[in-house]
Amino acid sequence: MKLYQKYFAEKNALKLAYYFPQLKNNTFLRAARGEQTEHVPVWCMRQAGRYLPEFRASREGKDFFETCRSPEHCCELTLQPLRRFPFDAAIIFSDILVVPQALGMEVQMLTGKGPTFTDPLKEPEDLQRLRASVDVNKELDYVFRAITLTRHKIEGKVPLIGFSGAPWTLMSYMIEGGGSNTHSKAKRWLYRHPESSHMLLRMLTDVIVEYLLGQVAAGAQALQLFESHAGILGPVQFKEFSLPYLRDIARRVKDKLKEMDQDVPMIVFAKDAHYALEELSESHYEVVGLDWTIDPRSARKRTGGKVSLQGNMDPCALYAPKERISDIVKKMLEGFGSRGYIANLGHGLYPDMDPENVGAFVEAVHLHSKNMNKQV
Ligand SMILES: Cc1c2[nH]c(c1CCC(=O)O)Cc1[nH]c(c(CCC(=O)O)c1C)Cc1[nH]c(c(CCC(=O)O)c1C)Cc1[nH]c(c(C)c1CCC(=O)O)C2
Repeated sequence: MKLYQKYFAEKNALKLAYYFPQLKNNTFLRAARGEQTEHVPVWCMRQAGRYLPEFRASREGKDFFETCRSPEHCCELTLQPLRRFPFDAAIIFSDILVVPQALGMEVQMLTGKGPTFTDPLKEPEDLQRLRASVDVNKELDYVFRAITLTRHKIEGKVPLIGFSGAPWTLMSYMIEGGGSNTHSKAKRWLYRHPESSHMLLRMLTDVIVEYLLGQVAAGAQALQLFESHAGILGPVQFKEFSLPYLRDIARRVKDKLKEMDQDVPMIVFAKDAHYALEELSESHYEVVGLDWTIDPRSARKRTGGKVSLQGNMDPCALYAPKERISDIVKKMLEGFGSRGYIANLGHGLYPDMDPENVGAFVEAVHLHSKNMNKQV
């Protein structure tokens, strides 16, 4: 057991605080808790990614999941965007599909095709192929080591976010075997095999809870759940197959962290689940992440101050000239207000985006939010 994990297990909050370098910029954590900050904190989904030439150079010729298994590489890729831009948070370089791998499935990242499962789940009997009990500390130890290393190397500059895919999104990958427009194979399970679907979602939930707690024990200072395939579900199926598991994860992680005297904000990002905004704001998450299809003012109204909000500029707005990006950011900030708000994109950065425009986005968030704060 590593020193930090020992202190964590002993619930020794005082020693825990001294183990890692002291945090210098806590605007992201304060905004997550709904506090007023001097500027609105900002980070980008997929900020460690192919739009950066140094990322492409580091990844060149290396297998994607091999890279995920190397703590040194993950640490380097996580830190790269921070060397260029004054982001207020870092997200650990990894992938949501490490969880299906921990359950015993084989996944490869194929160039031009994306994630590809060798042998996807086809029928409920295939659930027997999955590990009935997963030793998360063994199977996902490489992620924990990457987090601990990065938390040291980041030198307290900004907080480090850990993450997991949410159960439905992982289930859909495990059945589709890769990307899909219709998700019809996975949705077929929901209509045809609801009990087996719930069984799989419960298995995933149990592993995700352990995985997130392990990430905090390794040094993660916030956690984000990615329900990237929420939009393919309608409100009825979301309520049955996604929301209860999202709630269960937050409640179980929080109960455990409370025992440890740990306060780690949790973010839920359910892409295209505009129909469930009210429910998501009552799901035990401090922050609800939004895609760009939701109007900031209406999101504030519908969540009624119960949560902080994160998002939601259309990533494609980064193709606009810099002055236009600045105007778009200003309007977005006016819509959300500067309190209890974390600026981000409504989804991840694309590989062909210009790093300079990412820099313009970050700068505009800081500049306009500081000006807004001066006026009140
Ligand atoms: C659905 C999903 C995946 N992975 C993830 C999601 C949820 C977020 C979302 O909705 O996009 C989450 C993820 N994937 C990655 C991160 C790292 C942190 C960060 O955001 O910077 C995070 C948080 C790295 C990655 N994960 C991946 C890349 C690009 C491939 C590479 O680096 O070689 C990165 C930087 C690969 C990946 N991994 C996945 C896909 C669909 C792809 C794209 C495949 C392609 O475009 O070729 C599965």
